[in-house]
Amino acid sequence: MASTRTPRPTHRLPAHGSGAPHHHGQRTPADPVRDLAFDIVTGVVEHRRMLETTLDKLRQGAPMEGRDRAAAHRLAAGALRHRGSIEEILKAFLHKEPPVPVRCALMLGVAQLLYLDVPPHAAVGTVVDLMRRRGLAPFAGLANAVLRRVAREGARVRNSLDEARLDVPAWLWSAWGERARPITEGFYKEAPLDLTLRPGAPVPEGGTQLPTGSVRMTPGTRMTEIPGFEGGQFWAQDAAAAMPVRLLGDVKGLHVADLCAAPGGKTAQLALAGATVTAIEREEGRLARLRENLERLGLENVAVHNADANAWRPETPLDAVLLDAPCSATGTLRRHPDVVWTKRPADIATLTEGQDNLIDAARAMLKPGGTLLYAVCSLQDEEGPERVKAALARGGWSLKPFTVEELAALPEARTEEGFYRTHPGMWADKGGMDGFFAARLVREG
Ligand SMILES: C[S@@+](CC[C@H](N)C(=O)[O-])C[C@H]1O[C@@H](n2cnc3c(N)ncnc32)[C@H](O)[C@@H]1O
Repeated sequence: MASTRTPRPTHRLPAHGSGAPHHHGQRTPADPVRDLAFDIVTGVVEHRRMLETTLDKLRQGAPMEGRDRAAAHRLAAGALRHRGSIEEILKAFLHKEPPVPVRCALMLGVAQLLYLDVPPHAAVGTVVDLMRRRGLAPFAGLANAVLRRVAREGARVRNSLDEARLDVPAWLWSAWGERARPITEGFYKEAPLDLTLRPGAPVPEGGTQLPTGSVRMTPGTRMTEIPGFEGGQFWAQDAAAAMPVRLLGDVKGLHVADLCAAPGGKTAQLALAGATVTAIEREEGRLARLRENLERLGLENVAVHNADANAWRPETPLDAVLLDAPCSATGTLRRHPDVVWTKRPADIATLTEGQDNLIDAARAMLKPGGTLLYAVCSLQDEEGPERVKAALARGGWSLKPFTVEELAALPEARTEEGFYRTHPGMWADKGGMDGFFAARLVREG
């Protein structure tokens, strides 16, 4: 089965460790990039710990150069995107299953050899050194032998695999149905940086305007380095994520609550479209980011509340509510390749219960005839269409389908029912997009 190769790296991995002098008692050169990549991968594989959690921990500890962090992220992401195939390739060269940390180190080796263009001597040597540093010295000889064989024969094994089928867990593959293969092809690609510009702001140099209005920068672009960042000319928001607020239509002068607001991309869109916005966010840490973003964008007129949206109620009933509900986030798998391995089917059941509760809370905030825009960055039907159908079945809502005209810039995202549904396989020729779902409900009675 033909597969999409990982594109050429944007941040090249150093071929060796940092070259720092050997400290007393330290037998191998320091290599913070591989150490961090190893922590990320073992976190995901051994503990189902999210990639961001490992990075957050690091932020609290020793500072690390941005470039090293980006390289570590790229290496770990390469291993996680191709995890199923890499494990299958390793099976061909291992007689018995090694301990999990050894398997993780070997995964980094195979990722470098077969997916990230690292020269064989560096790929093998850096992993052997890593193992010595990380208490896995007894397995260093095995790693050396296995990875040398992978360097010689791994491509042949790789070519015999249906990689897409292996690189997402079976429960997700079957849940995605006929979209599974295109989604996985999208998963292999590094996501670009998409910007939403404030009205009238110029398109930054190097940016491409997309049919929906978002501006796309090449993968690896750092937003903070683009001129205009400090002046609040734009913010990061995937093209697919920028659509739901636009699908609320003209919100000028309307009272709108954004119930799950941080980091604030959608709050900013609402405020700049002229709505009177109340932003609700439960997590204090995330609230701080929301405030920071609103300040950078000069949107001081947004009312921000640290509250649980299940309990918060407006003083007077609202014209519209935006509910960008907490979800499995499987639609963001290009940016968060750990998500397919850290989520389990049982998580979906817990999340859908929360989504139903928030939809009911939103109804209590709206005036009769008021609009709920429900959105999730999930690819799972249970969190999207099924939540909307369940709300309609509970009563008190009618569906207001998105029209062909409203989705003229992205017609492929309109479903038969008038829902908005994107996935990472869409716009393959333009660099893909996140998976998103949105629907519009109107409060009856
Ligand atoms: C999907 S993110 C929202 C992204 C945001 N709308 C944007 O476009 O930038 C969900 C947010 O909802 C917050 N959240 C989750 N449950 C909540 C609740 N019951 N009340 C308020 N905020 C909640 C989470 O802390 C998280 O920041």
